[in-house]
Amino acid sequence: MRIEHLRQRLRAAGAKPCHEQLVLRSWTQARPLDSGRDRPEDFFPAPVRAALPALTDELHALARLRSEHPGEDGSARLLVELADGQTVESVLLPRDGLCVSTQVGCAVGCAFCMTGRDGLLRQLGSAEIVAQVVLARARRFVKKVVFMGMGEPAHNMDNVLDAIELLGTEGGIGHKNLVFSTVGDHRVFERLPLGIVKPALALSLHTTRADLRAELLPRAPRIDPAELVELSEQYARSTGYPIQYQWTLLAGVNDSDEEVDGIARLLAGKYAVMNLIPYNAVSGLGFTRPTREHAEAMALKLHQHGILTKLRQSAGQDVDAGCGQLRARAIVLKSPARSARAAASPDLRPN
Ligand SMILES: C[S@@+](CC[C@H](N)C(=O)[O-])C[C@H]1O[C@@H](n2cnc3c(N)ncnc32)[C@H](O)[C@@H]1O
Ligand code: SF4
Repeated sequence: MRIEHLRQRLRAAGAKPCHEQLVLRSWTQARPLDSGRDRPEDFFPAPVRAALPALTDELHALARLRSEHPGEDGSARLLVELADGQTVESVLLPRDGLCVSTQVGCAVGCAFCMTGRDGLLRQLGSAEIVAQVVLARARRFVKKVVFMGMGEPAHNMDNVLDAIELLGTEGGIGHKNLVFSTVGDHRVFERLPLGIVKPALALSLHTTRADLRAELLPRAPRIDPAELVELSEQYARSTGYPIQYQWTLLAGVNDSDEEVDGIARLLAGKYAVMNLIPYNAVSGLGFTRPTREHAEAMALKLHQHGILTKLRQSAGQDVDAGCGQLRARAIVLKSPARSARAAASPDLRPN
C-alpha cells in the first residue's frame, strides 16, 4: 500500500485536510487513529470515524511481527511479515534508532550481501515502509530511521521519498535523523535535494577502485568512486549534514594500505565520516572479516591521514543475523529440503 492510497481512502470517506493530517500523525506515532483531540466525535465527520476501525486493521496488517531476536548490544532484529506473507527485516538499534527495509530482496546483488542473493522479489509500498516504523514505535521510542535494511532505496525512489516526507513531517523525526543508504545512483543526487524533507545520506562505497567495485557490486550504476564522492559532497554542503561512507570490511579484499591511501586521497577535506563495518559472515559467500587488530589499525591509519573514521559493528551480530539472514532462515525452515542444508550451515540455523 502507498500513503497516497491511504489519503484517497480518507478523502473518499469525507475527510478534509485537517482530518487526514491528524489520522496520519496518529498512525506514524503509533497512536489510535482518532487520537489527538479530546472529543474525536466532534472533530471527525461521522463517516470518517466509521471508516477508522477497518482502516486500523488494514494498517496493522501491513507489517506484523513474525519474530524478534534481541542482541547483546541492545539492538533487536525483527522479522516482519507483510500483508501478502512476504517477510522483511527491521532492526531496533541502540540509542532509539531503527533500520527499515525498502524492498523484498535487491537487484544490486552485492557479492557479500545475503539480501542480494535472490535478486529483487518486490518493492515495498511507502505505507509498508512507514508501517515498520509504526510497528517499532509500538514497542519502543524511535527518533532516528535509517534506510539500511533489505533493498536499495534508489531502486524504489518514489515510495522511499514519500515515506521520508511523512516521517519527517507528521512522524516528527528530525530530517538529519532520516538516513538514506545507497550504493550511489544519479537519481539519488537529482531527487534528494528537491524534497521537502532532505534526509542525511549514507553512501556504500566499499572500495576506491572502480574495477573492484564493479565486481563487489555487480549491478550498481558504474559511477567512478571519485565522482560518487564529488556528488555526495555537493549534497553534504547543501544540506549541512556530513556524508556517512559505508565500508563493509572484507579481509584481503578492501582492507589494504592501498585502499587506506585511496580513501585518504578521495575524502581529504570532505564533509564526511568513514564507517568501517567488519563483514558479518554469510555462509557460502567466501568472504571473511579482518581481525579486530587489523580493522583497528586501518581505522588508526585513516585518522592519521585526517579522515574522521568510526569502526562499527553491525547491530545484532551475536544473533548471527546480518542483513537478509533472518528472512533466509525463516524461508529455509519452511522448506524441508533446504532445512537439511541449513542444519549444516551455522548462518541458516534457527535460533
Ligand atoms: C543492506 S544495505 C541496504 C542499503 C543499500 N542497499 C546499501 O547498500 O547501502 C546497508 C549496508 O549493509 C551492508 N552489508 C550488507 N551485507 C553485509 C554483511 N554481510 N556484513 C556487513 N555489512 C553488510 C552494506 O554494505 C550496506 O552498506
Ligand atoms: S548491500 Fe545493499 S545494494 Fe547490495 S545487495 Fe545488499 S541491499 Fe542490495
